[in-house]
Amino acid sequence: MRMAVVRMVPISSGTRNLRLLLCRPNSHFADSMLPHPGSTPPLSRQISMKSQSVAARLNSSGFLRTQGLIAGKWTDAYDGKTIKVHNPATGEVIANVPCMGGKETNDAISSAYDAFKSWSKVTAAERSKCLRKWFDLIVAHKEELGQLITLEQGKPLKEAIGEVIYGASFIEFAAEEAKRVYGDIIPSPLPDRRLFVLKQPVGVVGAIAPWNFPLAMITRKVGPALACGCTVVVKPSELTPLTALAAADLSLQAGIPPGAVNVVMGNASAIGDALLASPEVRKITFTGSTAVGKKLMAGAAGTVKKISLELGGNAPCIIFDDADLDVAIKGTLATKFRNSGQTCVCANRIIVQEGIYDKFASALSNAVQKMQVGDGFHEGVLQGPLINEAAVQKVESFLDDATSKGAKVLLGGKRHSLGMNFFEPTVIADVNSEMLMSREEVFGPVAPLVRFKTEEEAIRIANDTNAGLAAYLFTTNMQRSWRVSEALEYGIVGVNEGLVSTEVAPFGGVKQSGLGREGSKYGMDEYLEIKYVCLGNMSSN
Ligand SMILES: NC(=O)c1ccc[n+]([C@@H]2O[C@H](COP(=O)([O-])OP(=O)(O)OC[C@H]3O[C@@H](n4cnc5c(N)ncnc54)[C@H](O)[C@@H]3O)[C@@H](O)[C@H]2O)c1
Ligand SMILES: O=CCCC(=O)O
Repeated sequence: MRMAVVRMVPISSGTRNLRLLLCRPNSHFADSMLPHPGSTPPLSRQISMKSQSVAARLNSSGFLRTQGLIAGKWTDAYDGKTIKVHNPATGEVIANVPCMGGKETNDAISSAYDAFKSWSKVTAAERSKCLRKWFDLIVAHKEELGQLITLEQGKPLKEAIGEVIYGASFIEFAAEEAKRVYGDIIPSPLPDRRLFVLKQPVGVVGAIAPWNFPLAMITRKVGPALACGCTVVVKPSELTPLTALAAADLSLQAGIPPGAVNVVMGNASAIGDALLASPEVRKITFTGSTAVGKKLMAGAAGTVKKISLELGGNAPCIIFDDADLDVAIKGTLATKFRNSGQTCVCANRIIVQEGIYDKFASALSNAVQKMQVGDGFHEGVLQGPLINEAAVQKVESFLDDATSKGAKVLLGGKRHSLGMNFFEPTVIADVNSEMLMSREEVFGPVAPLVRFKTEEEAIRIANDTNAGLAAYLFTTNMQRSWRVSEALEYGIVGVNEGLVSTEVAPFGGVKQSGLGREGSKYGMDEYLEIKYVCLGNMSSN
């Protein structure tokens, strides 16, 4: 069985074929990525050479941007310091990007603040057109952006291009919603007054993003922020800044004015502190770990900023005895192994009813065994590397903890023979709530199976966590679908479906998985303030 490639949104039929960027080769492009002349190398070297030649092509076509963006100008760190961006599949350095801090961030904030004065006054129709152009450019360059994602994040190329389309969809949706930021007229309780509600952009937004979706987690913030009239200072993850920089370049080409989108990266806490301290930043939108989210929430209190947090999950995936086995296996594979298990909505605990447990465990192991692991540029690969050595060590330690407490590895369970950050897709049985992998996100290709007897027990196990992002259930019983969906303490529930993310639906969690929603019409509200205007001295006739 092949895992579904994540491709949530069809490519717009209106996509225009826009010219390839032809910019000067980049000075910060790492020389080690250039293909070396010589005779035919061994297979492992060929895989590496494939990445190298992709990087070289991206560099010569101007997609490998390696400077920050402040006020529309490509900028180095003021002290010249850089950090390395690695390819997680090969360990090679792809590029050196600026190691920016507080000073660069303050300049980016000032530039966003200046740009806000004009961008917030641009008509919604005009903002919509710019966003639509940005969407078109991203889709037109889905191959290059997908290649960048595979290079710096590791996911298989097809899945990476799927992320580009998914990421672009948030901009397209925001372009459409820009025209529908309606206010209200409230019937007045007094005859000489008229009451109005206006929705206005919140101001400068600090948008901090993780490495697991280098494009989509940024466009999901920047699209609606710009649509509402806000301007942004984006901080991508230092592990994956290249996709963000290329997308920001396309935003300039789309006519989004200089200063409306700024990108800084480097010293995360210095950048975060500058964003939090600035009274000009009126909103922080963050996707990442719960630990960092809590710090930002506390820091935002100093200047009472609006804040949205998309934090970690611990998704239960409940398989009832009455589930359609094929549907349950397909859905579980899709939610568990997307991005090699590195998504916040990946199933973290697969809770299986005792009547179907053995059959499910064996069918899942058979399916997982067929998934090809390797460099994301290699045809047929469905599982790329984990992001870095720390991620591999985390998965190993969770497995050690589980097996020392009685869990049994049915498949995989160790580093992959490919080395680097590759890990074998793993199925592990007899997992219980005492084990680390039940309490925290594994964030890797490990499917832990937990056994249960009754519906009440399944709900209790599923809700026994501080997280509340996504949950899944597989059943053919309609009443049970509703009953259990209502009982699950989660922001998102997939019933007989493992891939639930789309730009048209609200994405977000409850409990310690966060605050606010992204995507959909609800995601727009995060970037708007409500103003009540009371018009007095009106005629009562
Ligand atoms: N709920 C969601 O929508 C969602 C989506 C994707 C990822 N995630 C979560 O993100 C985590 C994985 O991503 P990660 O490892 O990049 O998370 P992370 O919290 O380590 O980093 C996220 C971002 O925050 C930055 N950061 C770190 N410390 C900071 C500080 N003191 N001030 C300001 N910024 C700081 C990082 O540089 C990065 O850009 C997982 O827990 C995953 O579940 C959640
Ligand atoms: O990792 C979290 C985001 C994944 C998604 O948007 O489906």
